[in-house]
Amino acid sequence: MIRLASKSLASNEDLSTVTSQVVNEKETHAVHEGNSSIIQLVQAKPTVLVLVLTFVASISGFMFGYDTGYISSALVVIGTDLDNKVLSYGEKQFITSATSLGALIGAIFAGILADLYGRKKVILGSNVLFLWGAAMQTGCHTVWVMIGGRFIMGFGVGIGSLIAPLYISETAPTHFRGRLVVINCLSITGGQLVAYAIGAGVTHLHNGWRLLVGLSLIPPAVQFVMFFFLPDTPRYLISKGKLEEAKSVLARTHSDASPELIEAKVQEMSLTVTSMAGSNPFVQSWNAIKQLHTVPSNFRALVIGCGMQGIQQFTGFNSLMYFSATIFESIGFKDSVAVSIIVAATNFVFTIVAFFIIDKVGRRRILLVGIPGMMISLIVCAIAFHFFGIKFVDGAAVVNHVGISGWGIVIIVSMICFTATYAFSIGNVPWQQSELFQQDVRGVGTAYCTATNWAGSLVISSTFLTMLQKISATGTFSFFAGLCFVSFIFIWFCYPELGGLELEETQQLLTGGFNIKASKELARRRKQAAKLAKSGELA
Ligand SMILES: O[C@H]1[C@H](O)[C@@H](O)[C@H](O)[C@@H](O)[C@H]1O
Repeated sequence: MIRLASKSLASNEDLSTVTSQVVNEKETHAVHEGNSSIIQLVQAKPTVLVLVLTFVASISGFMFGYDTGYISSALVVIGTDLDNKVLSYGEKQFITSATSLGALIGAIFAGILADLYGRKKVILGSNVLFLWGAAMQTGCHTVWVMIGGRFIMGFGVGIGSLIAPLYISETAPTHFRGRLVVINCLSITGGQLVAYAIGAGVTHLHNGWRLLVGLSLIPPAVQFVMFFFLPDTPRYLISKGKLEEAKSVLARTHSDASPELIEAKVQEMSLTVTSMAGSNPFVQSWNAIKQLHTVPSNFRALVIGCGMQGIQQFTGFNSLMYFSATIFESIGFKDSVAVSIIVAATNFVFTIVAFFIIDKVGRRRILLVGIPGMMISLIVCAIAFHFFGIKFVDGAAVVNHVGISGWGIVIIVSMICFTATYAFSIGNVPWQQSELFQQDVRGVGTAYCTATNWAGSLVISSTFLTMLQKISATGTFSFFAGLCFVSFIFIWFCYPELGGLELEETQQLLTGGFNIKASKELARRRKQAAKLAKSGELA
């Protein structure tokens, strides 16, 4: 029978020995005995149900992308439709950031609610908020109703941004977890691309912005209806003692898994998957928060998770997402909205690249290649801005020549390279955050990380234009390049390779240190075992 990893960690053995031992035992069993073992579950192919669950959950990602993406064009098209006057700069900023603020608050509560009431119910609740917020905006005639609608929609965005990757990673077979979570990221970047494209299309339509916003009613309605018929995750069900339901979901999400194997898996999960102790939801949440800060492995997970989300936002990508049209306009492009679609398209295409490499190459390696790529692109961009000769004054750009110069082209190319290297690395790895936390603190832990993401997004979107004015474009992009350098150091020392590990194993890895070396060794052995198992299957 399977020897459980958690048992082998009862003593204070050196982690690298332990992890190797766990791998050896499981793999030896799997490869040489060739019958039911955990490695079979690790490598199980996604069933049709897993794919359906992933795609339906990823609708949350699409809404995240669409709702953050449509606002830049909507603001241009709104004209005097609200309060019969042109929107002031402050009002525009307020309308834009209301969603980020709502998302920040929504993310904080989503984690706690997900642990208490289940992932499925919280997703259904987020749909109601999406519909409510979108309906308010579509029919509104005043600035304040628009802001209110964006704020309510923001709650839905924040909740969805946390629950979708959590739900996917808890239902996915281990070997495919990374890729399946990237499908949610693809939906985010795809949603942004679609919003940019439709936005460009409705620019000249009367009330076109209402159509743009109104379309966002469709995805949450579809997700609500479909989720009604889908199950909650096995890990959540086990934490609530619903073992039979959990077995049924596991059997339907892992191809060719025998009843004995499912039984063993449920037993293994039951050891680590527990609900937080406490007599009521508030005490339970408080206990989870305490555990997160006082148990060293949980705290390490928190440092990594929040660190990753912070790096994703503070290295400045969203400044391009929100303001690329403004930048391209200032360097001389006439159809700047169309040109900025290139940024959204690059982001989408390189997220597809991530989909293919994340489980094969590993999260750590793609970060260690992607971040230096971003840094070099930003340095080139900063140099190009210096020679281009541009000054941002009071939100407008003063250029000392007419038209696009060679340096203008260098700026665009470097921005595209920055986007590409961002998109296949830090653009999506932080969303693998659920794999860092053990079940009883997963909801609260991922809430911290997601809130860090939205806080970063809020800071960048509300300070970028001011930075251009105060410290120049060269200064701004050099600052982001400097942050890339610091991020590289952080990842080098603190981010272990988590690809191929069972969710329950990550905790053991983070016991006693960040264990970078052990994690790399474990990942290597896992790959080797997978190859062996495959060749055994073929023979
Ligand atoms: O992973 C996503 C993606 O990279 C989006 O393009 C970006 O706008 C979000 O802020 C980020 O969380």
